[in-house]
Parts: sequence; structure tokens; C-alpha cells
Amino acid sequence: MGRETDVFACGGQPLNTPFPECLLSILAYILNMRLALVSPNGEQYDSLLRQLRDRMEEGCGETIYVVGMGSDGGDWGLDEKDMEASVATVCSMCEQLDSDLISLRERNEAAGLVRDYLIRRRVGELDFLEVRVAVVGNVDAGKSTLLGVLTHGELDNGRGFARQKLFRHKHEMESGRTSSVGNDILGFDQEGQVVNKPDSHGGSLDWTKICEKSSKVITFIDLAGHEKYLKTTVFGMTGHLPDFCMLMVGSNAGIVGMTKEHLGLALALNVPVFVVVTKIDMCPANILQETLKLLQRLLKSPGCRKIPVLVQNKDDVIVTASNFSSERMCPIFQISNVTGENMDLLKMFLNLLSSRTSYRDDQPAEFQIDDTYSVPGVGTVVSGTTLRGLIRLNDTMLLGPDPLGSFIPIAVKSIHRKRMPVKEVRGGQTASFALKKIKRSSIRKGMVMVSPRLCPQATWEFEAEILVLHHPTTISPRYQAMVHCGSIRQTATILSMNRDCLRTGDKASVHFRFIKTPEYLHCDQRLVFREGRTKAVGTITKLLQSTNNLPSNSKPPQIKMQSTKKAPLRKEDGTVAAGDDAFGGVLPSIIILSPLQPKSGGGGRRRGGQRHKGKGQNSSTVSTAAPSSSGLGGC
Ligand SMILES: Nc1nc2c(ncn2[C@@H]2O[C@H](COP(=O)(O)OP(=O)(O)OP(=O)(O)O)[C@@H](O)[C@H]2O)c(=O)[nH]1
Repeated sequence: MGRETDVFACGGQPLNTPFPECLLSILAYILNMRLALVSPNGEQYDSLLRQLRDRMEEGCGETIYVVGMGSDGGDWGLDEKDMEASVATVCSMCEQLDSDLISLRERNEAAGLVRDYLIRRRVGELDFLEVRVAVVGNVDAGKSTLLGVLTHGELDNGRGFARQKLFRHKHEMESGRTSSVGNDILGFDQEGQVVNKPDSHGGSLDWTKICEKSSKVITFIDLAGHEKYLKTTVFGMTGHLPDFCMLMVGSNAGIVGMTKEHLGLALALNVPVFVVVTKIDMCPANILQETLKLLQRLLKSPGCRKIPVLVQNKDDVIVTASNFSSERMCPIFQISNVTGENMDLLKMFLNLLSSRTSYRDDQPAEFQIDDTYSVPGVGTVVSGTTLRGLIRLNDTMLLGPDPLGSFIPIAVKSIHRKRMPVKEVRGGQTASFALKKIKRSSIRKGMVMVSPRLCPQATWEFEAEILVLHHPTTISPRYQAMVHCGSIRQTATILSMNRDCLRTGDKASVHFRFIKTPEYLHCDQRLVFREGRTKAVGTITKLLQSTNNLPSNSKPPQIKMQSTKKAPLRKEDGTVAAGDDAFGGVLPSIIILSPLQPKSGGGGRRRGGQRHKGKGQNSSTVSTAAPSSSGLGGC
């Protein structure tokens, strides 16, 4: 999903012709392109516009555009007059694409001026671009503190002042440790200024106001640093689908504890990582240098193969942000939460990051559920991430799989994004839907809501190529461990593999079977397989056991309203929710989603009818559920 530095022109010619010819074509190219942007003819203009549109699509609504640079990355520069003319062309293209042109910097190169612009799609009041950043790092690296400083705009005192605003549980307040997956948002307006303004009483944030004023919202997924919460951290990294990972390192403590573990997890899941070194205000210079040296060595090591870049100024921010998601570049920021040093560079970088999730509306919609809530007056609410496609109000989706592998039709009556009611939600965006007349207990993390066009199937067994990162002894068939895949978190058994046993560092093709329920899977999905100190990562290569439950017009298995009148907003694990989109702020007075009711004549609420249907499904599930060595369908 590259946003390589743009050229001042469009198109491109192969530049691998023999030298003199190549030189000539380069010169012709530059001349053409120079003319193209300075005073394009109709054809050139259309071509430029097409190129820009493609780049915007690739960057999910934004791109960095460099005016005055050659297509081969050389700085060519323009004189004042040509620069003005070129910028006028770019402005006109931005108008065509309903986008804003935001100046980032101007450089005076040997041959003239070069300017960098951010081009960002204009958004309505109820819309904003969204980027998710997972925040990981060892205990006390300053994760919660940095998020407190960024989102509340007040510096820390070095004794836990800023993080107090983020803790969600009493025990977190007391111990100073994050234990759950938290969500915090940071909004940027069109000019790249932070819009977060805590209110005067209590300093809490009004998410709706932030979203209304923002053209881009960064959602931080604040993950626990302590080893005992690793399961939650792995879930945050897989289930919350981060676009990027912010690895925090305390400059005085260095690379300790879970730092390598978290970095390994991000790399295994192919999530681009940037590093924030904190506490530079209290760290002696030699210790800071030592930490940076070790960090760079770790990032360059064969296991990581990254190119570390110490970010010192705005130029470094623009270069690293432009090349971040597509390249191996790993920016390193050095900041202080107490003095605020280099905080502006980090904010600028965050504002320039673009989502990595597909933005195309024409794909069939898929939404993965990562949490469920009971909201008084509303009922069951599910929150999660739209993986692809577009979900609109009143669309009919299929919710599942249930333990029998079935999917039930659900009509979308209303949607919330960041606690704000909206009319649609698209690929890459988190959202929540309230479900009418469905028990919260019948929905679990890992379920999906998908377009009926997909004819979804649930899978009991699958094959994956895995790499064992660590295991104290050997792994052999019948070994069981937790599989994390998207928001799925379920124990699976190894039925067979193409080696006798697996040790640390081994790769193998492994046949898994879930132990409790079938799940909705895709080939090429990344997974983490772990139990205690055992860790393996891999990619799903084949779906073997799919239950054959095509959407039916059957009733939902249980349509009894849960009494939530006086219940507080509770999560699956019983804790009080501080959810991302979970209607946690202003409770809507309308019910948002409801399963489609069966046509009359089917016995309405008669449980017998449901049981009968269930039995039928059950028998089909049982017949397909028996482990078999033959694959029922690849991908
Ligand atoms: N002097 C100084 N202190 C800091 C800085 N950042 C954080 N701290 C302090 O470091 C301590 C730990 O910070 P936290 O934000 O709780 O660390 P954490 O990484 O979130 O820890 P867990 O939630 O347990 O994973 C707090 O007392 C902060 O006040 C900094 O830049 N400078």
C-alpha cells in the first residue's frame, strides 16, 4: 500500500533501455511531464487525474504528492512561475476529486523548488478517515501515559498523572497497570491540528465532538505490557486489526521483558511497526545512546530485516510517513511525556499515516465481531471492524456462525462509529451495531456479519503453514493450543502434520481442528498459535471441514429479549465496558439491528420448531464434523 513520493507528473515510461536511448527518453519524459503539470493538454490532464485517483484509493482517501520531483526520485525542482502553474494544476485536480491540498513543506533544491503536499479526501460532518494503531511495549514503557498526553493534551508529571485519565478498572488505578484492551481516539482537523479538547469537569473526552471536527481519527488500541495479560495483548493485535503498531520502549530500561515478544508478534502479523522511545527527560545520554544502538541492532537483525530511521525533524517525518507502509522502514521517535519534547513530530507522523485496509465499496461486506455488550434500553450490541465492503442502514447481513455453523439473517437498522450514529460504514472502519431480540450470550467474539452474497460457510478444520517461534520440547499430533485469528480465539487440536514433531524454529504444514465451534475463516489469514510459553505463527492455506449451512429463512435460534433494563454496560468477561463504539457514550433510543423475523406460518416463537430446525442442522454438522483426512474444499 505504497505512497512513494509522487512525481510532478503522470504516467511513466520503462527506463531500462540502453544508456543513450534511456537518457534521451528520460529527458523527453521530464520535458513532457514538466509541460504536463505546468500546462497540461486534455489528455495529459486526464492521465494525471487518473493517476492521482488511483493513489488516493490506494491510500484510503489520501496521498502525499511531491511537486517538482522527477519520477526516478531525483530532485529536479521548478522555478517560481512553473511551480505556481503546477500547483494550480494540482489544485484543480483536487477539486475534481473533492479533496483538499495541504502544504507540508517546501525545499529549495539545486535546480529549483520542490514542494510536498498532503492530498486528503474531504469528509462530511459525520465522516472521517480512520487509522488504528496498536500500542505495545513492556510494563512502564509509558504507553498509557503517552496516550493520556496525546489525547488529553496535558503533559505528565512523571508519577502517573496522565495515565489516570485512561484507566478503566479500579485495579488498574491502584496498580498503575493496563489489563484490558482500551481504545482512545485522537482527532486531526484538515490542517493537521489535534481537535481533542477535554471538558472542564473531569477532563473526559466527547468522542462525538472529536469525530465531527476531525478529518482523520487515530484509534489507539492500548494493550497491556505485563506478561500475565499477554493473551489480551495477542487478541488486541489480531482481533482489533491494527493498521500499524507503535512499540514503546523506556529509554532508561531499554529492550526488556515483553519488548521483543511484542515486536515479534507485530512482525508475524505483518503489521508495520514504528518505535517510540520515552522518558528521554530522565535518561542519561549514554544510556539513551545504548538503548538506541541495541534497538537499531535488533531491528536490523535477520529476524526483523527493518531499516531503522531516527526521526529528528519534519523532513524525516515526511520521508518516513511516505514510505512507511510499503517499505521496510522503521521510524524511531525519541520523546518525553513530561517535557513534551518531539511530541509535535510524533503527532505530525500520526496525521500522515493512512489506513491499510481495502477501501473499495464494491466488495461484499464482512464485519468481524470483537466484543459484545448489553446496553440498557438498547439490548445486545456488537462492536468490531468492517474488513471490506460497505454496510448501509437497512442492509441485510448474515450473522454467524453459531455452534452449529449456521448464519442467521439480520437487518441493519442503525450504526454507530465512535459512539456517533452514522448511515454507513466501510472497509477499515470500526463500528457497532445493536441487535434486537437476540441474546448476548448467543453471540461471541469471532463471529462475523457478512453479505449474503458470500454464502458464508463455517469451518471446523483447516490447514496452515506454521513456524514455531518457541516451544520448550516438541509439538506432535493431538497437541492443543489457542488459535488467534482475526477476532477468533479458540483452542484447536493438531490432527496431523507433515513432520513427526516440531521444535523451535521448525516450519510445517499442520492440520488443525477447533474443539468447540466451527469458525468463519479465509485462506491467507494470519494466525497465532500459543499456549503458555509455546508460540507459533502461520497462514491458513486450506479450509478442510466446512459445515454446509447456507442461509436459510429459518428463525434465529433464540429470540427472547434479554432484560437489560437496569444492567450497566457489561462486556463478555463481566467487566464494565469502556468500548470503542459500543453505544457507551450517548445511548440511542432506537434499536439498531434486528434479526429478520420468519414469515408467518412457521410457528412464530414455538421452541419446538426451532429445535426441529436445530436438529436438522445438528445432524448435518455432526456428519461433516467427523475428522476426515480428505479435504472437502481448498481455496
Ligand atoms: N519522566 C518521565 N516519566 C514518564 C514518561 N512516560 C511515562 N512516565 C512515567 O512512567 C510510569 C509508567 O508509565 P505507564 O504509562 O503507566 O506505563 P505503561 O507502559 O502504560 O505500563 P502498563 O500499563 O503496565 O503496561 C508512570 O509513572 C509515568 O508517569 C516520560 O516520558 N518521562
